[in-house]
Amino acid sequence: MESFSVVSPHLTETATELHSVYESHTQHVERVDGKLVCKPAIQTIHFRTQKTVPKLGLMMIGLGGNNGTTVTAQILANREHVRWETKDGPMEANFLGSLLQCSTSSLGFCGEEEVFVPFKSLVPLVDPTQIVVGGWDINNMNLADAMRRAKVLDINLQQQVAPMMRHMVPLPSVYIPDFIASEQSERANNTLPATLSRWEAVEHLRADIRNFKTANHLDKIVVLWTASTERFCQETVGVHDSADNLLAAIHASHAEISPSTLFAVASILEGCAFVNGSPQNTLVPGVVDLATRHHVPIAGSDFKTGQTKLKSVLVDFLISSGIRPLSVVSYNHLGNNDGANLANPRCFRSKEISKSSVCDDMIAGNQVLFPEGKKDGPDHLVIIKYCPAVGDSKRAMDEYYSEIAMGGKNTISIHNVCEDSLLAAPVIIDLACTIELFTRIEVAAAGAPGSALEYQPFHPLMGSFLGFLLKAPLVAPGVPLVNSLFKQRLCLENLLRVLRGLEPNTLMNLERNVEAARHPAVPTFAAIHH
Ligand SMILES: NC(=O)c1ccc[n+]([C@@H]2O[C@H](COP(=O)([O-])OP(=O)(O)OC[C@H]3O[C@@H](n4cnc5c(N)ncnc54)[C@H](O)[C@@H]3O)[C@@H](O)[C@H]2O)c1
Ligand SMILES: O=P([O-])([O-])O[C@@H]1[C@@H](O)[C@H](O)[C@@H](O)[C@H](O)[C@@H]1O
Repeated sequence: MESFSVVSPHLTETATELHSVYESHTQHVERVDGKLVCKPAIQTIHFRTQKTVPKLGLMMIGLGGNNGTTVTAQILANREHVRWETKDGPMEANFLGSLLQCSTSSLGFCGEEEVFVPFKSLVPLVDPTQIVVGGWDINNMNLADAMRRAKVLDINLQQQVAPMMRHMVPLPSVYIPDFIASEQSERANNTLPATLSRWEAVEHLRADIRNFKTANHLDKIVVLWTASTERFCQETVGVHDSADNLLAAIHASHAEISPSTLFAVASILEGCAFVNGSPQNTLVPGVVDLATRHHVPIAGSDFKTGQTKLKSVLVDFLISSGIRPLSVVSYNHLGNNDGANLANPRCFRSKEISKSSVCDDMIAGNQVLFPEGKKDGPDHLVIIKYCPAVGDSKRAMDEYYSEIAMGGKNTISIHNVCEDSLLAAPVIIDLACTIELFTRIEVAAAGAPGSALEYQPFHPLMGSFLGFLLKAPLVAPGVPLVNSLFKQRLCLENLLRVLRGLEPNTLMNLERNVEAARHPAVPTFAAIHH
């Protein structure tokens, strides 16, 4: 597909930076004498984006798991242009399922032709085939054998990438049995000494990060949790509520500081962006406070991959159409180690919370259907069962039962076979590449005429741009949380467009509709049915 340049007064491009200016037009809403009054709110915002793409390392916690091995194999197979025989004929490595790598954005019209460009071409992004992968696991199996254990990828593909993975052995990790299912202890042969204090563990992980960066001549590292789902930690004032209290609690080896929070703290202290791909409450307020202090972006929680991704479309379709969902029942069974871990009630509860929150914004946004908000909302059930027979090929069955016009009912039943790790791997790669971009962006709100611009990084919680990739995105204070999938996609797309000096996509195509109004023409038969 063609490359493009932007010639605009809104964009100044140097060899190393994109400087774009965006005039944000929204409205300010007030209640005056019980009435809503809207007034224009215009703010000029300046963006400064570093164009230089770093040599990026991705250190995954849970490297030896289904997701970790699949991401590693996908990156290597794409880098080496691996092709393999399948029963359906030859297959070649790809990044299908990646928003950045496999979707597009409309630039506008060249005459009558609407021009689309790859999403990834909007701004400079890391090439995922160049990502250097490493990380930790409580199990010491090399990645070639762990990939075989995962039973995710075709064996012919495995045979080609295994030689590139056999030398990769996860680093020993922090293992606190109380936070995950007890059965996981059977894997735990690659753990840091239990005699280490929690602070000594943090320092050990920090050294791991520094060593990985040095050994691979990296410019940056993203640390990403794709290890087993933990139970929620018991958040406590004086322990988890501020950076100083959290650091003090770690020094005191407080029992309610989880392994995932230790990894988040180690990453932030090493200046590395951190992503929580599981549903537990890793990113406690103390972690957010620390990330703010160190200007390090963090993201979470819980990759949005299959059943929940579809739910954030279907519930949006129903509610946006003025149809009232009465019940949303999401059942699935899966047979991988994640499923085994989620059989533990406390770990399942973490997942139930994240999977159950995905309709909240859509319900809150429609008081016509739900005058009392969530209280009026649909019955929402989440059921997950462990069934070894199906392995990573999760079977999701959903029923959407809704009220339609004049007392009618509508039932939508879905049977969705999700190859869980093949859906998660491209999402993980998108999260790594997107949060790396966020480390290169600074923003400034124009002040008084002639005053100097004060550029600063975004708030570390960029979840308002990551809802397409996460089930329960954590957002900066005061920023709305949006789960509706295509609102989230447009939100991220428009951010990247504005960074490049392009206009956000309003989807209205007003100019062309006005032109059509000014010069009404009878469309050709072909045009009607194009
Ligand atoms: N579609 C998806 O696969 C999907 C979607 C959303 C979230 N997730 C979450 O991603 C995580 C990984 O999923 P998976 O299918 O790869 O699971 P998995 O069980 O195959 O892999 C998890 C790995 O983490 C390791 N581990 C456990 N505790 C650890 C610790 N303290 N430090 C380092 N390693 C540790 C385990 O040994 C295992 O190898 C799970 O929490 C799951 O809920 C998965
Ligand atoms: O497909 P999705 O709902 O986004 O996410 C998946 C859940 O459906 C599944 O139950 C769970 O085991 C996986 O870890 C993942 O969370």
